[in-house]
Amino acid sequence: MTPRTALTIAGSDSGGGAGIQADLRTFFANGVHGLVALTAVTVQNSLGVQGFTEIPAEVVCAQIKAVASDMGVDAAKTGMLATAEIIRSVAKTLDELGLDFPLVVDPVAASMTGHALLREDALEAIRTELFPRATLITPNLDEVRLLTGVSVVDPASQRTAADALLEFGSRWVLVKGGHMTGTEDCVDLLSDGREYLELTGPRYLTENTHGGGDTLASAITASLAKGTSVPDAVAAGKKFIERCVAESYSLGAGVGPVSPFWVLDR
Ligand SMILES: Nc1ncnc2c1ncn2[C@@H]1O[C@H](COP(=O)(O)OP(=O)(O)OP(=O)(O)O)[C@@H](O)[C@H]1O
Ligand SMILES: Cc1ncc(COP(=O)(O)O)c(N)n1
Repeated sequence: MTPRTALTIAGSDSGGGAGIQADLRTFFANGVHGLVALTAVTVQNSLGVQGFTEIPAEVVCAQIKAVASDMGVDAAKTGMLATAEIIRSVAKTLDELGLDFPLVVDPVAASMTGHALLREDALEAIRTELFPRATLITPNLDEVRLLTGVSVVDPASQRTAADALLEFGSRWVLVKGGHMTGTEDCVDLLSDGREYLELTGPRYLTENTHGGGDTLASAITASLAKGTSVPDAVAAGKKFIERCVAESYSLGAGVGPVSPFWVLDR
């Protein structure tokens, strides 16, 4: 049977733990066919990002149009978008396609090792060009602070942040709590401004969480591609990433990746 399709518009991680590599292995693990529009080639390993080169915006958009016109897109996600020009072109292309599929926007600004993955001013372009077109946005706490000025330290400020982010025009927001300190659990907050759903899971004691944000967003995208509602897709994505963090492994001298290999034993 032909599986559903999910498109990732994102950068390559030479270390294989984040970016399109994380997206494709997550799509595979969740039973959807992965399509790719590559935005940038990063030079990175477990110790960090040494640099990146972006793909010309017209080539990014040509990839999107090529797969959408021939294979069809059931859901899409954006990750590292590199430049404001790529972001504006992707938004225009999505409009030209009619954007009749769910879109998850992960506003990736930097790697977890602190290296910028966006040129200057590009986060602002994600906010203005992509958030209003998004079904769901999935910022981490650093991105929340850059976008809204809100420092999330507890459930009340997580809710304040969700409300501020929804003002930018996405239908849903997931404020990820992986980097919240002083909490025993990992709590992500999902909201559409009416419902506030706390997704609580255990916090595993591991340093190896490279690719965690990408893996969560692409697991959600895979569920959306299958027609699942946003709350159910996010709940399934949270369960998926939890297990991937629990089974993460060391690779290299720095931060190892989260792992979807456990699905092979199911
Ligand atoms: N130690 C952990 N144990 C369990 N779940 C975790 C842990 N760290 C993060 N998570 C979960 O992983 C997902 C990603 O959250 P996080 O806030 O770390 O995003 P991120 O910063 O974009 O990810 P990364 O930069 O690690 O790729 C969330 O669902 C979060 O709750
Ligand atoms: C190509 C690419 N995309 C995204 C990330 C973010 O992942 P992380 O925050 O785990 O470093 C990354 N490091 N590289």
